[in-house]
Amino acid sequence: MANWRLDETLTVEQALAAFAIPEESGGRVAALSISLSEDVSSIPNIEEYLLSCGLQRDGNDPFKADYIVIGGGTAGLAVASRLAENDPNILVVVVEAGYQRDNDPLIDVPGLYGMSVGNTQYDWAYKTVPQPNLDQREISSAAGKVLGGSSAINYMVRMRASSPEYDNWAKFGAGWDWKGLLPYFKKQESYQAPIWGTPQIFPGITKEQDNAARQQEPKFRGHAGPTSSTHNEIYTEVLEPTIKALNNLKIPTNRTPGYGNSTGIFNIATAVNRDTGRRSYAANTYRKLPKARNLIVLTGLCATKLLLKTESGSELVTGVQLVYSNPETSFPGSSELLASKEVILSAGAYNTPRLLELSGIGDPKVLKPLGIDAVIDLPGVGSNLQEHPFFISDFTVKKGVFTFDKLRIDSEYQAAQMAEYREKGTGAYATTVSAYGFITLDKFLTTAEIGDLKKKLDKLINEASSEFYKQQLQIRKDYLDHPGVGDVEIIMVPKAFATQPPKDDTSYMSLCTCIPHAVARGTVHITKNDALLPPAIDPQYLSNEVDTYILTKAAQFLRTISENAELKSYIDAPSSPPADVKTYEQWEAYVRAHTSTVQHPAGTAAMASKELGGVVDSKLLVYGTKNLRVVDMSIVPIHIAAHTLDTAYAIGEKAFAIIAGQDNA
Ligand SMILES: Cc1cc2nc3c(=O)[nH]c(=O)nc-3n(C[C@H](O)[C@H](O)[C@H](O)COP(=O)(O)OP(=O)(O)OC[C@H]3O[C@@H](n4cnc5c(N)ncnc54)[C@H](O)[C@@H]3O)c2cc1C
Repeated sequence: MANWRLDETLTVEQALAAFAIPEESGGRVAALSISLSEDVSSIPNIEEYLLSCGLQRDGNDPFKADYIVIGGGTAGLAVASRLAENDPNILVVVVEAGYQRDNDPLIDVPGLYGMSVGNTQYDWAYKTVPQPNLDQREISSAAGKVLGGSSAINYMVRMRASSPEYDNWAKFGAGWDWKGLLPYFKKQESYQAPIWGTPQIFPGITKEQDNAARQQEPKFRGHAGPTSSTHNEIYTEVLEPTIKALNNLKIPTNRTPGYGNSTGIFNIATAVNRDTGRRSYAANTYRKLPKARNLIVLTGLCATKLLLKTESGSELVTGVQLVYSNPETSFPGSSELLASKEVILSAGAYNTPRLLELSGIGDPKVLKPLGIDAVIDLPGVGSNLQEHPFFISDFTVKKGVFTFDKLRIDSEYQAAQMAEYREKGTGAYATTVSAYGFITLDKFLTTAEIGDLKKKLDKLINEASSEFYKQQLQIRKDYLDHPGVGDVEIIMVPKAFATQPPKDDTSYMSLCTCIPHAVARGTVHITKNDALLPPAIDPQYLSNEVDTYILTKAAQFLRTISENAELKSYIDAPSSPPADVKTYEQWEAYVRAHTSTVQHPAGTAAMASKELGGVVDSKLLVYGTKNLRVVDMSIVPIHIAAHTLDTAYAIGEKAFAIIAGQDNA
């Protein structure tokens, strides 16, 4: 699959040179600023490194903090910064395996999105185990390994799911419904609405609808949060006809996807600060919040084990074991960091279960064969993995139609866009993808087909291997009758995306689809008692008839969209899949050969009762522990029809409120 990149003409070296960003001057008072250079050659060992980062200790005593947050990613920096901001008298220490990369074009320049993905200086760059139902392919599974986590490498679109989807979370954890999360969606963002009279307002929206949206805005959107939520400023020539084609196909434009109903097609918000033109992510927003010097961020350090002590029948997590995470310049040995209050595990949906298992928290059937004693018997750890399978189709467009392939085809345009970005922070390089939508199955399946899917779901419900899965399947089935919950995602990417290599002098557009409520449940488990080995990730993509049928028919529907009268005159021909892929069987084979992921893993340390197989309770405390919380996408009990950045921030914000006793839900 192609990278998610606006411009694929640049090598990493060229991009770094073309967009070298000067140091920001001024700005907000920084938290205790650590020198986070990767050059540690003059530092002899890990303990000296910790001292150089600002940690203190008495003599040879262990280093201590009040709160340790493992993972300086999306949710981790949100919860850590809020804790430090709230109480200047406590010390919060974040341990992040990646490095801080301020002013790095591969992160900061929106138009270079995707360029850091797969690069191990930014990304854990995992792969799944071979997927039997995807022609035995190993699917690239990205996860940010850099300060800011996945918010530093993602594609910068921001959204929330529909309210019933969060309301269903509350069936597994009290207070985690739409009402209980909305304050935290608002608290994280500084939102700027699309401007009437510009292409930011997509076709299909009336002035009255726009006015109504503005009046309702204070109820649903935040305007004083740390992270920017804005809209693109330039749009290509295929945008308008695509939206009109979707409207023709009874998919309305939605002006207010953040207000509790995210169905329809919409101009998605972006995590771009329009004043600077740069990516707005956890490391250049949340990390800078605390005014007191009580937040220490350690980078390049990998947490390898939680330190546990049994105390009156449950486990007290006393701290964490750390190693320097760069194998090439590795310091010898490890060090311990102790926590007087809590350890917060925020290492993401792949690495959180990994660290729990390495620490003896998990399923004895997984741990025992690896020689690890299950200190806490929690079979839910690393199970319930849910992902968003993703399929892309490409079309060549007629000569002269403007898409972002112009950056590849027209070197003068490319140079002008680079110059504009360097000078003003605007233009194509300040742009990400705009047109996203979630649709119900009745837009492309008959009532009989949906009825058949319901029967298949009933069968799965009857055969479900656990009560937790059975309840999730029932929710999934109920979504089929809910007009306000999307079953399938549609994305329009205005450039070549699946066709590799794209033809010279040819412009493309891509239509993509994803199934957000896949029935498949996978696993992520360690395979050895070795903290530096990647886990085995097995999402079980398309392992059942329901997911396969929906994704295949959704993929076929992409071609129907391209053939709609509104769009047809812009399109030259299907490119991937080619026009001779026609029958259901051909489509299914093509889908199996090309499906990948949108990179939204969730659910691997799920919030649910212990009896159901949950790992954390509604306060995010790990069962069997007094003071270990999980705060990241792992806690999601059942997946949502949304890109997950805003939800991860909301999890971080709500976790802080819970810990500080400020959560009123
Ligand atoms: C390539 C990509 C594109 C995406 N695009 C979008 C998008 O456009 N819009 C959207 O809404 N969502 C998108 N997502 C999803 C979204 O970004 C994530 O769901 C979300 O950021 C996850 O947040 P998190 O806090 O759970 O984990 P993360 O942000 O990944 O944070 C986990 C952190 O823990 C660190 N860590 C892990 N293990 C250890 C350890 N042992 N010791 C120390 N540190 C450790 C990691 O290095 C990382 O920094 C994308 C994700 C990816 C990977």
